[in-house]
Amino acid sequence: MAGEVLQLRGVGVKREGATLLRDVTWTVNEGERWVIVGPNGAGKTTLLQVAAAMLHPSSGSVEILEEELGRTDVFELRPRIGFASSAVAEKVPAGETVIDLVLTGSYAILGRWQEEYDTTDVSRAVALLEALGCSDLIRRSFSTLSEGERKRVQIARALMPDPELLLLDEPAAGLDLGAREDLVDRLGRLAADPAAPTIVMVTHHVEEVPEGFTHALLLRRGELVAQGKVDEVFTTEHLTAAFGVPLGVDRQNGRWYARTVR
Ligand SMILES: Nc1ncnc2c1ncn2[C@@H]1O[C@H](COP(=O)(O)OP(=O)(O)OP(=O)(O)O)[C@@H](O)[C@H]1O
Repeated sequence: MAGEVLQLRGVGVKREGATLLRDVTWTVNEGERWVIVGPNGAGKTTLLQVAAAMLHPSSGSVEILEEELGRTDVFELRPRIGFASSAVAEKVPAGETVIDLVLTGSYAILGRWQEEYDTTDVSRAVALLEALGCSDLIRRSFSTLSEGERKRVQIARALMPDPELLLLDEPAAGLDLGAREDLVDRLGRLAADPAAPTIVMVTHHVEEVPEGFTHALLLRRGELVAQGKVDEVFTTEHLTAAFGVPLGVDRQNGRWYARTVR
């Protein structure tokens, strides 16, 4: 597949009288690595849910992997998308083992029932867990894992169906500094892999943007502040507008840093 992986035109989302997104027009092309950044309540998760075919917009049009939302079977579309978010993690059935959680990612379902998995599936799940440094967790119950371990297992699960689009909602949230740096490093390696899917990641912090991410979209109060190449978007002007505080921004060795300036 070549070309556009996501195409949103004039997308708005309203819930219970509140406007969560307003007039978002956004294109993601194959192979790009995007980060969505903005303050609390900006609409980042809402936008990612639209991109994951989990939420239908109130207005505008959405094409995901060349399928138009509203005219396609989302149950066929969702396994083509890897989606890791705390909203998914919260729904993991009690007692679900790590290996089963990753295997069920093949079908974008939660809770193993009567699906058949062959040895190729199991080998792939084990290889993904190994690549994310989780090989010792395979037989553990997901609910007993630390936050950092959960985040890495969720990414392995999201990669399980060999998705064309990988969506990560705040993958580093709640991690200590060492675990964050480990995860950012792994995501940087994934971003550098030409065989990896197109990636869109949500974060509050420019410090969590891995090396190799190519594009950024800034949101504030449901509206676009800026979008485009990451070094054109992460400017003092744009970040200050997005977060509503005067921010200085710096880049060192491919990573970004922001702080308030007075
Ligand atoms: N069902 C709903 N009804 C009304 N408002 C909602 C509903 N769901 C979400 N919101 C509001 O929409 C806004 C955007 O929420 P969203 O979770 O997309 O933001 P976010 O940028 O991901 O925030 P955070 O960084 O805090 O996770 C928030 O102000 C939230 O309170």
